[in-house]
Amino acid sequence: MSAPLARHAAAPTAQQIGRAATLALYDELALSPKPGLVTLTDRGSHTDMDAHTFMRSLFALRGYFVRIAELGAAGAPFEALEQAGIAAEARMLAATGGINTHRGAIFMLGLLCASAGALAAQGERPTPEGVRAALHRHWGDALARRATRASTLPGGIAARRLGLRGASAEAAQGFPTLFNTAVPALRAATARGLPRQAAQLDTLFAVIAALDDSNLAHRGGLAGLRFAQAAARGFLAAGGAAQGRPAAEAIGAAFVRRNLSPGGSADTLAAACWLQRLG
Ligand SMILES: CC(C)(COP(=O)(O)OP(=O)(O)OC[C@H]1O[C@@H](n2cnc3c(N)ncnc32)[C@H](O[C@H]2O[C@H](COP(=O)(O)OP(=O)(O)OP(=O)(O)O)[C@@H](O)[C@H]2O)[C@@H]1O)[C@@H](O)C(=O)NCCC(=O)NCCS
Ligand SMILES: Nc1ncnc2[nH]cnc12
Repeated sequence: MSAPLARHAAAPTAQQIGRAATLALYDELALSPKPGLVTLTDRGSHTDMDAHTFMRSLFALRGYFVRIAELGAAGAPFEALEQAGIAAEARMLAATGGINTHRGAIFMLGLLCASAGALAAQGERPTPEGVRAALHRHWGDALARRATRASTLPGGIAARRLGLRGASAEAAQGFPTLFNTAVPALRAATARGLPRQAAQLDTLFAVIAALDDSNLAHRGGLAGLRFAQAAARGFLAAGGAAQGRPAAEAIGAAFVRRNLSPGGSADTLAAACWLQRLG
């Protein structure tokens, strides 16, 4: 599952856009070590899920990412994307026995696949700049309206209470942490010649340092979020992935002691991997 897609000279099909999303979510799952998060061999801060749970979820979601790229290509209104996302969430929960593995990814990567589908329908390739502009052009107003609704999820509630930018607010602002932090970090690490997983790890830490991750806020309060962000900044300042596994593993152990899991950051890394695969 780890080979990058061949570079497409022409705009990708909905099938290729959706398949890249599934592969990017697998990239994120396979990255190891990864603080507090589930990997192929480690449950991080989670007692209710492991790699098998994530693989079942991924399998259940394959068709969704293709479908939402098709909806984007057809110029569907936001309500149609939302219905597809809600149905995908139900399939994820049925596949995992009620465990939330990919709710954030269904939302974020779903919107990004729809944007790439809209671009592809115009014969355009999904560059980060193009995807960002398409998202804003087609669904920006609806996302801004949607972000004013009160969340019923623990992360969204914590984000609102603490005045943070949770998933809905991040989307309404056009995913600034993805486009301003994750994409440049992954590009720079790749250009420096870092091996693929080392580049992804530095990108994940750059995202943790910058994102108001509502999972961290829900599990650890504001103190937990700030602890994770400071640890990520310290990891990068000390040389990042080039320090070797033990430095990342030590931060992982500190996250597990505090029950911290940066699920929103993991989704943002997956979105950057998806853009890289389609690039
Ligand atoms: C729009 C919704 C996604 C809800 O929005 P809301 O603003 O209420 O959401 P949040 O709670 O802030 O975040 C929802 C998930 O998004 C990820 N996330 C967190 N922070 C951010 C952020 N700042 N920016 C972007 N994304 C973020 C995160 O998902 C990941 O973590 C989950 C696993 O973590 P875990 O710790 O296990 O979480 P819990 O379930 O809370 O359990 P415990 O901690 O108690 O064990 C996993 O989902 C990852 O993906 C947040 O969880 C939305 O729900 C919605 O309306 N969906 C339907 C519509 C839709 O999908 N449409 C798509 C096309 S429009
Ligand atoms: N690998 C992972 N572990 C735990 N929560 C996540 N949310 C998204 N990816 C995750």
